[in-house]
Amino acid sequence: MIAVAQALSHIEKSIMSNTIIETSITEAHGYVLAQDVVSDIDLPPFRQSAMDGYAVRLWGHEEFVVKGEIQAGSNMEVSLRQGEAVRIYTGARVPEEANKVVMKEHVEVFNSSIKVVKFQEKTNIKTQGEQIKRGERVLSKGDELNTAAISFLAGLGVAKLMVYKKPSVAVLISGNELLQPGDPWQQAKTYDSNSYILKLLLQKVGVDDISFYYVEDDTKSSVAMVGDLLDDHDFIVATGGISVGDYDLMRVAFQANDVEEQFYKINQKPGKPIYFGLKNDKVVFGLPGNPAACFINFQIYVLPALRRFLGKSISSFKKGVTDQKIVNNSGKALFLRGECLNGHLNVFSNQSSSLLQSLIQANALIYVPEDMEAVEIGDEVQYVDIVQ
Ligand SMILES: Nc1nc2c(c(=O)[nH]1)N[C@H]1C(S)=C(S)[C@@H](COP(=O)(O)OP(=O)(O)OC[C@H]3O[C@@H](n4cnc5c(N)ncnc54)[C@H](O)[C@@H]3O)O[C@H]1N2
Ligand code: MOO
Repeated sequence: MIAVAQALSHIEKSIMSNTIIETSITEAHGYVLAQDVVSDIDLPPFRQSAMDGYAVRLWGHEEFVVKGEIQAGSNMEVSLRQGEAVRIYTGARVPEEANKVVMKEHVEVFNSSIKVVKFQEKTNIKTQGEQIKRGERVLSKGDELNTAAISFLAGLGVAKLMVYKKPSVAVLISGNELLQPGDPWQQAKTYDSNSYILKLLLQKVGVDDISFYYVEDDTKSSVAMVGDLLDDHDFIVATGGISVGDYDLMRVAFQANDVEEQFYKINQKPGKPIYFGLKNDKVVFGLPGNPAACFINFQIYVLPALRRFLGKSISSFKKGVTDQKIVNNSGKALFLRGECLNGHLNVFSNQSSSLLQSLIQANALIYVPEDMEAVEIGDEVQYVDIVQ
């Protein structure tokens, strides 16, 4: 049995994002860049009108003869002499000689001329390369491709990107006792909640290749199933069957498939039974079947592992002040469900490891190290934000 801090640092050291793939910008959302991106163009690529109105060359004139119009996207060359204007639209290329776009609201329109009726200071012309210049770095290796990043890159005409591969994840649910929601209730059976925990949290961290497998508590089928999953997936995240009962067969199945055990059991409550193993570059987690323990261990251990694989940074524990006295005479580290509001932590009363309900309102897991026997009201404690 190892300590929480050891387990976390072991995971961090043994997983990295080492597979780089090329992806099209249409598929790139949620990936992390494995390259710096440099702009091939100026943005805007030309002097651009910021308003609908009239491009003019102002030399103390108030009245202008209007020479046609320039729409957005039009490459029409218009040369403006003194006293001339051209009707122009937002986003259109401004003629070279023009030094101002007068908003249409600021002019009076006659048949073929206009009169400026309100003086405006602003030019309403975006200069070439105002946002970014050709050759400048737009984004760096390690940056996450969120919606704004993707749309900015699209605006620069970028079509392909080198990114860190996302893992293909197999979720393995074990237990003869399990029923699926919608199945008629049967005596002594248990509805499967953990596949929902795992599916939704995996999606939340940006994994989209998720497959679900169900296995009975039987050695032969568990060994064969794990063998198949190791062939086809980067991660196996199993739940249930990881404790010490005669029908807890996940560890046996991992061993039989030559997965190298990195640790088994962490000195913590809840979620002590947890397995972490590696087979070459394949990552294997065995999480406890008790739903809250499964949920909490996923947050504390599996999420950082996935973030490492994806090339994302791992968020460290935060610090807050507890509003309750906490007593810990278990000799184990505790992860307590609670709520963090403005840096103040309110620890919930029910902490049972089979109870998911107390996680519904929770946004923080308060960490009490194994050697901390008491935390007084107002003491500083560490916590982890819960991903919901
Ligand atoms: N002799 C000991 N027994 C147990 C120990 C121990 O140290 N010594 N540890 C306990 C702790 S702590 C936990 S946590 C559980 C973990 O058990 P397993 O991971 O082997 O899980 P199961 O036995 O398969 O199931 C436990 C519990 O959770 C329910 N379950 C399982 N899968 C699901 C699912 N997909 N959705 C909802 N609920 C699920 C299952 O029906 C059981 O009630 O071991 C203790 N035992
Ligand atoms: O690891 Mo268990 O979660 O305490 O029931």
